[in-house]
Amino acid sequence: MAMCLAVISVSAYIAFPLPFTPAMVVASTAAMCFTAFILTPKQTFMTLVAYLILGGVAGLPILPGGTGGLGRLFGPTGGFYFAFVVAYTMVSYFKGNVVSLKRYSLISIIISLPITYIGGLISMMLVLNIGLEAAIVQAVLPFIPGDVVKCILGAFIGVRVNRALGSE
Ligand SMILES: O=C(O)CCCC[C@@H]1SC[C@@H]2NC(=O)N[C@@H]21
Repeated sequence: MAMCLAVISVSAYIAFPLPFTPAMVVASTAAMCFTAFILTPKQTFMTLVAYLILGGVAGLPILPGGTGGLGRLFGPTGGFYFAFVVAYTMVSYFKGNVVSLKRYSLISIIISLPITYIGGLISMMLVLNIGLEAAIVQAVLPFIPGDVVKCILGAFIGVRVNRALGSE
């Protein structure tokens, strides 16, 4: 768990802003993805809650772009953070016992992306006071291709680690 938390925190420094949205493109979702495949659902939940407490409440600079603080959790992109906890705990729950790149990739794309986007949509609509269409443009559409790639990357690492640990 500590190792996954460390990787998620370090990967948060691989992030860059886009001019038309407050949400950054982040690498940490790939790290959360393989966390879900390596750990149990309970461990995944605890790792992500610890990440939000350390980055959001304690203000350590481990949220995307080396940021931290409650302002991130309750700002326009805050919904993404809360959604991460639900999304990746569910990915871990539904990963099953078969270690397969195809299965892991599909599970992460089908489960994590919609939940994450719903969280981001809600916070953007509430905090920025914008409509659903504008929120979709800022919270969902620009991220889909990269997020699919990150799901596959997270699945790939999850498969390799699980096979190395002999968990199949
Ligand atoms: O910028 C932030 O403070 C929030 C980080 C969350 C960014 C979301 S996660 C889903 C989508 N994919 C990305 O690469 N960025 C957004």
